[in-house]
Amino acid sequence: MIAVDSYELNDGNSLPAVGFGTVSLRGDDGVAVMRTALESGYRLLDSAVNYENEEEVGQAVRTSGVPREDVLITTKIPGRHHEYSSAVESVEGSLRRIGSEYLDLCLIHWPNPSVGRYLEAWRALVDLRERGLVRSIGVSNFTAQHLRAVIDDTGVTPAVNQIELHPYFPQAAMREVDAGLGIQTQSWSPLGKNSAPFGERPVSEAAAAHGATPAQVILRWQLQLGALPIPKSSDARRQRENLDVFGFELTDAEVAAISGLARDDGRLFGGDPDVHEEM
Ligand SMILES: NC(=O)C1=CN([C@@H]2O[C@H](COP(=O)(O)OP(=O)(O)OC[C@H]3O[C@@H](n4cnc5c(N)ncnc54)[C@H](OP(=O)(O)O)[C@@H]3O)[C@@H](O)[C@H]2O)C=CC1
Ligand SMILES: O=C(O)C(=O)[C@@H](O)[C@H](O)C(=O)CO
Repeated sequence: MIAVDSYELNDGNSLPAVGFGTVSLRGDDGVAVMRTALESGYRLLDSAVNYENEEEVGQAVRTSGVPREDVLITTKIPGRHHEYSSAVESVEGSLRRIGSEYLDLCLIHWPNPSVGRYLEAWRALVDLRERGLVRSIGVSNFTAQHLRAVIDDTGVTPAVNQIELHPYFPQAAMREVDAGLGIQTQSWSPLGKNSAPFGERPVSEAAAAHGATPAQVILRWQLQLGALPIPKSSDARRQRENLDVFGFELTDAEVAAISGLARDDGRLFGGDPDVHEEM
């Protein structure tokens, strides 16, 4: 089994360097895929209320043979539950569906500025952490302005900001904002989902130089940027490949060349958190 590095958060808890994305993994097949991920060595499963697979996450952990306390489970509060009591109920519902007494990490999924109630969801998360129902609290798809608003309102800094981050969209400015505030950046769609830049020259050249696959190079690049990726794969071999990224190091020039693949229109589906809404 592959041993995965871990990173300390601003609340003293830790996150594995590479987690496992679970979007679209549902039903018995979804449970089986998550279980192979746990057998391969993943110790972080990234779910969300909107993925409609929290039962499957709980079942995968319970049937994996890995003790619950050795696995971290992330879920996310959707936009329709930002009102304070609705956010509390959302987390309580997640706990029931997962079948756990606590969440390791809970994020506000999107800021949904048109709803204008993400501050209430954040206050709820602060209180849920006090009650011991959530160990670490964070946000997803937050910009500098959203981060400042929640910190100014509560004095509590999110532990994590999970944002879109891949070679076509390396998020240099947001990484700097997160780092400046002591927030750990986590990368969603770290491989670029269905538009993986595996054939791009900086990626293929680094892969050849290090005897690695293009996916491993991209995930290693993420780590060297200080961002923690959560790749998803339904295939056991690719799951192991994506976890096996601790045996080589990219040069500064290789990191810079991959970052140079950034495009102005690099977002996967136009998910600009200032305007994109997900309920
Ligand atoms: N907070 C947010 O708003 C968001 C969070 N997320 C989270 O991020 C996770 C990861 O993002 P996701 O969108 O799934 O995309 P990824 O960037 O993880 O890419 C997944 C795709 O890449 C393929 N793939 C995986 N590994 C390899 C490999 N080694 N070689 C070749 N192809 C590979 C997979 O195919 P196959 O399965 O066949 O291997 C799948 O088609 C999600 O599952 C979810 O948990 C995602 C979007 C938004
Ligand atoms: O997967 C997630 O966490 C999402 O937020 C997705 O809904 C993502 O935004 C997407 O795939 C939209 O097409």
